[in-house]
Formats: sequence, structure tokens, C-alpha cells
Amino acid sequence: MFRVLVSDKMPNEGLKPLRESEFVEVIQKNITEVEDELNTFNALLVRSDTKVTKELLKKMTSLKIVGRAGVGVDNIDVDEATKQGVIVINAPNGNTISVAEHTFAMISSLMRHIPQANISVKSKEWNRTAFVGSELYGKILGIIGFGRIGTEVAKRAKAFGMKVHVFDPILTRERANKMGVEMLSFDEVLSSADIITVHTPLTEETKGLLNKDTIAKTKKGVRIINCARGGIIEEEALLEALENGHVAGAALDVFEVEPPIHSKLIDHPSVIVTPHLGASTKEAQLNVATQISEEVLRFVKGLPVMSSVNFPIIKKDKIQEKLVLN
Ligand SMILES: NC(=O)c1ccc[n+]([C@@H]2O[C@H](COP(=O)([O-])OP(=O)(O)OC[C@H]3O[C@@H](n4cnc5c(N)ncnc54)[C@H](O)[C@@H]3O)[C@@H](O)[C@H]2O)c1
Ligand SMILES: O=C(O)[C@H](O)COP(=O)(O)O
Repeated sequence: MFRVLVSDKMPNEGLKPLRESEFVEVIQKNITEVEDELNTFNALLVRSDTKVTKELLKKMTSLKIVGRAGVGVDNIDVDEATKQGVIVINAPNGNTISVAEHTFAMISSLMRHIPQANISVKSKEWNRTAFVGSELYGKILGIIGFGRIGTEVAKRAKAFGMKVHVFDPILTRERANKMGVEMLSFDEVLSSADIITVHTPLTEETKGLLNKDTIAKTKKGVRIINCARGGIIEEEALLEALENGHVAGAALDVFEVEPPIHSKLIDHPSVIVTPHLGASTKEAQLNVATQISEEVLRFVKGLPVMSSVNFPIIKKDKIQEKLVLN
């Protein structure tokens, strides 16, 4: 049997393709609950809670494939997995719409002080002057990272009558024109946008992309959104800019350390926060779990795996030959 450990929360329905296979056994448990049998699992399915470290990979000596039911693979030591011949796959488009919608909910909430006003009314106050907001119409939204999610955010911004300025190193002018957005340099987006939202992966290159120096290049009164990954924005620099009034507000779904219990940012009155909810919809979770399950099943059947982040399309090769099915 091909043993699949599902160590983060995923909907049962999404795991159906694996559960229904006669070749596969699915075990849904935390890593801590299966410490003694880590060497018996052939596949590991995770979201962002399980940290697939070098140490864990070394213990999982029978592991062939790690499936990330989501996009970001920064919680997985992909280099170590590659060294060990372990394929890492993700579900690149299953949660795109959910994250774009959450980003837009955060932008709207930030501009109209909805979370703060909600708390105020529930505290029996009726303060209509403290929560005067700003329209989105006519404002410039700066998008850093124009991939799947950035593109969907842009479509929604345009529907609100916003202008969209974009920086992405792989963006072409042709695509920008087609999408009705303005392609600019990183610095130009920083200096022109009323609201900046980041949608890059967290990599060595994007870590601290918004820092003390780059935040200083933004417009006074800018609002900053992060529904991508903690660490893309340096939290200390953001807090300083909020405290000195350069940044008017921030909406954060992700944090350098999660949960952000020691972050002073969450106490700032102009910061609104959610607990990494971007992909947390029924639809997105069903999509990503189903996609990852179908991919693992393809692997089990010896078919090409299409969404590997560390190996190109895997056909029958040395890695897959190691897998012996009864
Ligand atoms: N909050 C959540 O729950 C949630 C859910 C899904 C994804 N995410 C995060 O969002 C990220 C983006 O997801 P996606 O599906 O749009 O990925 P994607 O791969 O489709 O797009 C990422 C884009 O970022 C661009 N990019 C890379 N480096 C850059 C840089 N230095 N400056 C500007 N652009 C750069 C890439 O060229 C690419 O176009 C994921 O990597 C993940 O970390 C968060
Ligand atoms: O990269 C992603 O897909 C998101 O961060 C989702 O993370 P989650 O699966 O823990 O909700």
C-alpha cells in the first residue's frame, strides 16, 4: 500500500480520489501523533501549518512526494527534498479567487474602517465621525507581483474604478495592455500608489521587499496590504512608518511569525488583521485538496505529475521506479 499522511486540516471530500484508490491508505494525523512511524509514509500532504524541514524529511525515509494543498511552498525545504529525490507538488490555482477576494475585502475594510467601526457599535457607541473613510474610485492601486492572484486583484480594482499600477519582473507590456494596467518599475509603483498590495512568493529575493528604505519611497498616507506572505514586508519598518504617520494604515493576513502574538503591529489602531485566512473558503480548500490528491494519485499510477515545483514533468524515471506497488 502507498501510505499518505495528511498532517494539516483538509476536507474529506477533497481527499476522495486517494481514499477511493485500492492502492492507497490515507492517514489524517498531526506529525506529533505519528513520530514512531514517520519512516513508513510514502506521501505527505500539508497546508502551511506543517513545517517540512530537513529534519522531518530525513526521518521520512520512505517519502516519495510532498503535496502542498495551496500555493506557497516556503514551509517546505524544497532544496533538501530535491536532494533526497522527493517530489514537491502544489496546487497553483485552486485558491486564487479566494485570496483575491480576501485581499479586496481587506482593502475595502481598511478604507472604510469596518473592523474598528464594528467593534465600536458592538461596544454600544454610535460614533459617525471617527470612522470617515475614503473612496476607492479613482485611487491608484499598486500591485507588486502580477501572477495569478495579483491579476485577479487587478480585475476587481478596475471594477471599482481604480487605476492599477503594476510591477513584476516577468510582466510584458503586451500583457499589461491586455489587462488594462500600467506596467511600471518597482520604484514608480511605490511612489505613485495610494494603496500597495504585495502578491509575490516569499523568496530570498522578496524577503523584506518593503523595508525602511523602500517604504520611504511611498506616498505619505499610503495604505499597505499583505495577503501574500509574512516577511515580504519588514514588520518593524512598517510599524515605524505607521507610528510616524507616513503609512496611514495596513491590512495584514500573514505575519513574519504566525500566530503573531508578540507583534506590536497587531495592536496599532490603523492595522487590521486576519489569521492567514486568504485561502480559507470551502471552495478553495476543496479545490486544492482535490488537485493535490489527483496529482498524488497520478504519481501512484506512474502518470506524469504536472505541478511539481522542484522537478519538471515527472514521467517514469529513477524516482518513480523506486515506488513498488503491490
Ligand atoms: N494568504 C493566503 O492564504 C495565501 C494564499 C495563496 C497564496 N498566497 C501567497 O501568494 C503568493 C502569490 O500567489 P500566486 O498564486 O499569485 O503566485 P504566482 O506564481 O502566480 O505569482 C507570483 C508572481 O510574483 C512575481 N514575482 C516574483 N518575484 C517578484 C519580485 N521580486 N517583484 C515583483 N514580482 C515578483 C512572479 O513573477 C509572479 O508573476 C504565493 O506565493 C503565496 O505565498 C497566500
Ligand atoms: O500559499 C497558500 O496557498 C496559502 O498561504 C494558504 O495557506 P493555508 O493552506 O495554510 O491556508
